[in-house]
Formats: sequence, C-alpha cells, structure tokens
Amino acid sequence: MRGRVPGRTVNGDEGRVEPRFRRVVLKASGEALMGEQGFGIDVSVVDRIARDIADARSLGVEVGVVIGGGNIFRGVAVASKGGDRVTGDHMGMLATVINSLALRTSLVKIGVEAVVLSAIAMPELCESFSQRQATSYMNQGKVVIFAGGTGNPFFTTDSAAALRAAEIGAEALFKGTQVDGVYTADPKKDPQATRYERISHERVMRDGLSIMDTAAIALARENNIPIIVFSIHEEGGFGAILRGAGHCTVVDDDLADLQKAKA
Ligand SMILES: Nc1ncnc2c1ncn2[C@@H]1O[C@H](COP(=O)(O)OP(=O)(O)O)[C@@H](O)[C@H]1O
Ligand SMILES: O=c1ccn([C@@H]2O[C@H](COP(=O)(O)OP(=O)(O)O)[C@@H](O)[C@H]2O)c(=O)[nH]1
Repeated sequence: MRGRVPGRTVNGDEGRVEPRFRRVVLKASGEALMGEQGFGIDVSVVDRIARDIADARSLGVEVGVVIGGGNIFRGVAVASKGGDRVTGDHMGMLATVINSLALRTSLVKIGVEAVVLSAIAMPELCESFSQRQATSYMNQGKVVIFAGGTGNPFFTTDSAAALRAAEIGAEALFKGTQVDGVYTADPKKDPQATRYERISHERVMRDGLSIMDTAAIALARENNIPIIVFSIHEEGGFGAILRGAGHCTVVDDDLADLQKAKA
C-alpha cells in the first residue's frame, strides 16, 4: 500500500474508482480556517473544505467531521498566562462550535445535507451529540459535524475525532493538518526531516512524533482505526486519497514493515 490508500477500479468502468473506505471521520485543523488572516474564519477556506467534503460524498463515502478551534482560541493560551485552564478549554470548545456552524453553512450552500451535533448542549444553535443520532444521520448520508470537542477540558479535538470515529464505527480517521504527513521530526523546525509513507501507531507514540496527541493515537490504535495524515491546504487532497492517489502518511498497525519514504 506504500502510503497510498488504494481505491478499486469498478469492473467494466475504468474511470470510476470505488473508495476503500465507506465511513470516515475528517479532523480539520482549526488553525487552517483562518487562511492568511492570522485569526478567525476565512470563509473562502471553509468553502473550499466544504467542496472537498462534497467531493468525498459524491464517491459515496459517509463523512463525519471534527473541526479544531485553534483559529480562535486554545485553552493553553489562557493557562500559559496564569489563567484558569478549565475556563480556557471551555472557550476553546466554544470556538469549535463557531467553526462547525461556519462549515455547516458552507456545506448547505452547495447542496450538501449537513448537521451539527455538539458535545455541549446549546439547543438554540444545534442538536446535542448522541451516538445513536449521529449514526442515524450518517446512515441517511448526511455529513455530521461533531462540535464542542469531547465536551471535556484537558482534551483536544484530535482526541474528539478519534473518539467519534470509534463511536460511529469509522473505518479511518483523516487528519487534515498543516503538513502533508508524519515526518521523522517536526518539518517546520527540522529541514532535514523526511516523511513516512506508512508507520504504525505504536512507532508514532514511541518516537514522540507529535503530529497528534498521544491520547488520540492510543484510542485509534485500540480501536484498529488507521489515521491518514494529509495537508488540509491541498485542494482536492481528501478526495484524491479516497480515490487511491494523493499525498499522505498512513498510520496503521496492520502495516507490518515500517518504511521511511522520500519526501
Ligand atoms: N513528526 C512530525 N511530523 C509532522 N508534523 C509534526 C511532527 N512533529 C510536530 N509536527 C507539527 O505538528 C503540527 C500539526 O499538529 P497540530 O498543531 O495539532 O495541528 P492541527 O492544527 O491540525 O490540530 C504540524 O504543523 C507540524 O509542524
Ligand atoms: O475535547 C476537547 C476539545 C478541545 N478543547 C479545547 O478547544 C481548543 C481547540 O481545540 P484544538 O486545540 O484541538 O484545535 P486545533 O488545534 O485542531 O485547531 C483546545 O485547545 C482546548 O482548549 C477541549 O478543552 N476539549
């Protein structure tokens, strides 16, 4: 598989590719939503991510989405200045609700049915999360946006994404982030870092490759969920990977031999 997630060409229809996964969770970086602005939401970025999700839906893939809140607020920012971490995390979780509402708007605008289910009850804005309701909506082909993270402080939206992926029986967790995969070291700090095409959950944790928090990776591993790390900035990247092409790192314990790839 070598870092690729092969789709299957449908018999007698050379042009059509059957995606490998039927149900996935996409974790979209909150930070990415601010585009060039430095803060908040750049609607053109949200619209573009919505188009990529619509593309995945057109392949028949059921998509759940978790969006981060780093473009607006992170709890550690408060804690690092001596503030209350729990309140800061509550603010961070509210930021993810703002982003989720923005994504729902962009999806609905292009004709994709989408619902927001929040881990924190705010009935005037959206429905509350329940596993049963989420699964029901996914079965109906709606895009389900999981807002409010896990609903608990001291967690991240990466953990929320792994949790929701396990709850709804997703076959893969796509982490759409600032970089195009998992590297031997942080590529933003080490220009010599090289990208893995495939690597195990175990190795990511053992080598401290901080592409995702350890709790999220451990949860995905325990539930045999592969993590596909790719760049959320690459237009069409999500769909390309689902079709068996694209640029990513596959994190999966089923992949016996670990290979370092050339970038
Ligand atoms: N070994 C690594 N491979 C890839 N990225 C890494 C690695 N170590 C640290 N990073 C950094 O992790 C960042 C992604 O994590 P995070 O900030 O949680 O992103 P997100 O905004 O998607 O939640 C990347 O921008 C990258 O600079
Ligand atoms: O289950 C969760 C998920 C998120 N957060 C808070 O929400 C912020 C935004 O989420 P995250 O940092 O994961 O966003 P991203 O890095 O993906 O933009 C976090 O920093 C936390 O403060 C939290 O407390 N619990």
